[in-house]
This record gives sequence, C-alpha cells and structure tokens, in this order.
Amino acid sequence: MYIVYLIFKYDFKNVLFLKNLYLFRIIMLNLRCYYRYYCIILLIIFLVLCFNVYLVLFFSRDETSIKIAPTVKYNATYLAAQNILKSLRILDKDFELPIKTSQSSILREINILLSNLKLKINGDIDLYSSTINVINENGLMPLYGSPYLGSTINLLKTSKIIKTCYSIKGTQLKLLLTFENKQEVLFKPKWYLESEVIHGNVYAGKDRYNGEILAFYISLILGFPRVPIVVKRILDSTELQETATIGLKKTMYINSTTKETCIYGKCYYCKREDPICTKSLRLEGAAIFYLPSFINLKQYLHPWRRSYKENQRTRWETDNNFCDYIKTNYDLERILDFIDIAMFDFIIGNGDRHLYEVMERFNNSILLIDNGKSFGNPYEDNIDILAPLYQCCLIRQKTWDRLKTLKGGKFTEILQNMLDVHETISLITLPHYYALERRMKIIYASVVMCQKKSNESIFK
Ligand SMILES: Nc1ncnc2c1ncn2[C@@H]1O[C@H](COP(=O)(O)OP(=O)(O)OP(=O)(O)O)[C@@H](O)[C@H]1O
Ligand SMILES: [Mn+2]
Repeated sequence: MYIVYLIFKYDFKNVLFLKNLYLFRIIMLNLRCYYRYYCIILLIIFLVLCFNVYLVLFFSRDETSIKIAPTVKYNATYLAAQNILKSLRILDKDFELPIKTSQSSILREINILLSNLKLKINGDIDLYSSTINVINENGLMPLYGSPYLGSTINLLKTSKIIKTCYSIKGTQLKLLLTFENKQEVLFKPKWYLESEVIHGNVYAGKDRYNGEILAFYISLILGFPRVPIVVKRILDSTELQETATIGLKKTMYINSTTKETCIYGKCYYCKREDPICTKSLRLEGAAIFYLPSFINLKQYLHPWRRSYKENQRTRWETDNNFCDYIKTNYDLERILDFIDIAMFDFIIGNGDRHLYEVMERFNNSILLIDNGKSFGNPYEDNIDILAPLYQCCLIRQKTWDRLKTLKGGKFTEILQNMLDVHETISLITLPHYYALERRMKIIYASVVMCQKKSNESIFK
C-alpha cells in the first residue's frame, strides 16, 4: 500500500528504493501519465486479490487440510463425511479451550495415572502377578492405573530374555520372548522410521511398532484400559543368537557384508527375501505383555470390517441403515464398545480392526489387541473408521465426558507427559501430534452432528 501511495505522489525516487524492482521501474517511467492510473488500479485489484487468497489460506489452514481417503467417495459414508466436515467448520470455539485440572475429576484421575506410571515398587513383589491380578471386566487395569504400572513397564524393558522363538499367531512377523520367570511378551519389530509416511489404502504396509506403544498410552488417556502393556525394547544380536530356538534359527542368518543378524520368521506374510535385520547390531521393536491363558481370549469378526478387496464393498460401506441390522444382532453394550473402539481407531489411524477380541473369563469384555496398523499417515483422516459412531449415532456418556475433558490441547499434552516417563518423544513426530488433535475435533464434530439430527438423546 505504501508503494501505491508513493506512485500516486509521483515520488518515484522513494518507490524505487526497492532496487530489485528494475522491471517495474522501467515500465513505470515509460508509461504515459494516463496509463499510470490504469496500472495503479490493476495493482490495487491484484493486491486485494492476494490479500483474499491469504485470508482464505490462513483461516482454513487446519480443517481444510484434512484429506479424506479416496475410497470414501464411492460409498455410503461419503455424505456422512461431508456432513461431519460441515459440522467441523461451525464447531463451537469452546471445543478449543482447555479445562483446568482443578475443575475436572477426570483430569485429577489422569494425574494419579501419571504418578503410577513412575517407578514406585522396588521390593521383591511379583510384578507380573500383580499386573494380572488387577484384570477384571472393566479392563486390564483401573482407569488411574495401578501402583505396579511403572515398575512393570521398567521390568518389561529390562528383564533378561531366556528364549526367543517366532510366534505363529496372526499373519505378520512376530517374536515370542520368554523371561526368566516364564512371563512371555510378543515382540513386533520396527520396520519403518517413525517419520515415514505410509501411503496407499488404510491398512497398507506392515505393523508400526511405535503405533503399538502409542496406542497403549492413548487407550489409557481415553479411558479404555484395554490394551496390554506395551514398551519399546531393544534386542541386541548376541542376545538374539544366544536365545533363539532351533526353529527360529532356521529362519535367521547373518548378512555377510553388513554382519547384521536377519530374521524372516514363519508366518503368512513371512518371506526369506523380506527379513527384518538388526541395525548396528540392535533390533528395536514393541514388546507386548502376553496375557495369561486363563482369561480365555476369543476372537470374533468385527461387523464393520473391510472387504480387503479393492473393488468389493461390504454392507456397512453401502447401506446407510447398517446400524439397524447391528441393533438386531448385538446388545447395546457391545454396540457402545464398537463405537468406543471406532473413536480410538480413528484417532490412532487404524483402519484394520477386522477382528475384535474378548476375555471370556471376564464376562466377554472387549480388548484392544493388535494396534499395529496405526500412525501410518498423519496427513490423511479416514473418516469411515468412525462409521459405527455416525451410523448408530450413540456414544457412552462417560466416553463423551472424557473426550470433552481432553479438549484444547490437553490430550496431546498428557500424552507427551506420559511418554516422557518411560519412552522418548522420538516415538511420535509433530505431524502425528497435530493429527491427534485434529481427529479429536472431527469426533466432537461428529457427535455434535449426531446430536442435531437425533430426536432422542444419543448419550448412553
Ligand atoms: N498381548 C497378547 N496377549 C495374548 N494374546 C495375544 C496378545 N497379542 C496378540 N495375541 C494373540 O495373537 C493374535 C495375533 O496377534 P496380532 O493380531 O497382533 O497379529 P497380526 O499379525 O497383526 O494378526 P492379523 O494378521 O490378524 O492382523 C491375536 O489375535 C491374539 O489372539
Ligand atoms: Mn494385524
């Protein structure tokens, strides 16, 4: 605007203090007086347009940066996704304001959880039995954790391994480690850097070890203590060589040029030409507390599972009234479980919940096992993971109360504080932090949308 003002004043000396505007200077000096006015008007129009474009980009930088997965466009969830985004654009600004800890019993409870994450028990108490003893139908531990939590996490990171074999469960490469006291852990190796973006469909790629660890902490924050304890663990190649069973050794070799130990294991997707190898003689991964057999884990097909075939749609993808069918086949509590899980999966970006697992021993209460297909792409939000929520338009009151408590950045602030205790911040990159907050807002918008369109209360 200052330049325009100077031109009006014919004060070219001052205008041309911008030495690099040579072209502009030549044009202006060669223009006749009446052309100058056209030029000035055009310049003003141009500046106003630039300012408008800047305003649009500035105000839409958060929400419109959401990329909806292309598959959504061809199915019944397309309309729902559009409505959710519409609801997001007019979401009450109150959802951006954090709540003070002193004003919320949920935040105070999370503070107790945080303190329980720290090391507390140093005596010779059997931490693994203590971890098992707190399991009941409300989950794998109380919402505030257990006083043994921090010490158990520490033990899982440091216990001496006496046996390493491959696990035949599931379809991806996994190791089963046994500690001296016979406690077992599942080990999912690190295939990708934390910063790697997984492209393709929502279930593309291999398991993300960091996704398993982050899912454990996020489940605690969201009030679903249903993920077995997961820690980052580093195995060294000597340890691997010394503890490997004969069976595992048959699928292991040392790369003659790099001297790194490579393992290809035995599983549906395991291939000799696609092994996992140590890096600088270390193998990083997620160590998952193996649940005792007495809980009687049972697997069922998830009703909102995908077809896993490019051109084949499942019923929930094409039928807007799919929830009516669900309501006749599942009781309300189970439907509310599916909705809790959908929100959890949407937040972590897991679109691969093809099975759900329950503890038969504890009233068939649901667990959140296998969260490895999460944290793949922080730039894409797969709104169709939320289908159970927006197709049924129901949510547990206590889940909604907790989600609202985590607004205004509290969610990722708590996550960061939790990771600081036993893990490093390097487990999660900044774009993923932004994705977590953005997806939380999409959930608020979905619930608000449901509230507006339902005649009865959606809170159960
Ligand atoms: N912590 C655990 N405690 C007990 N059993 C477990 C645990 N984690 C996994 N399992 C069992 O192992 C099975 C396979 O684990 P997981 O689903 O993580 O592997 P996966 O290779 O990703 O399988 P899929 O190909 O089905 O996705 C589970 O379905 C469950 O029955
Ligand atoms: Mn899996």
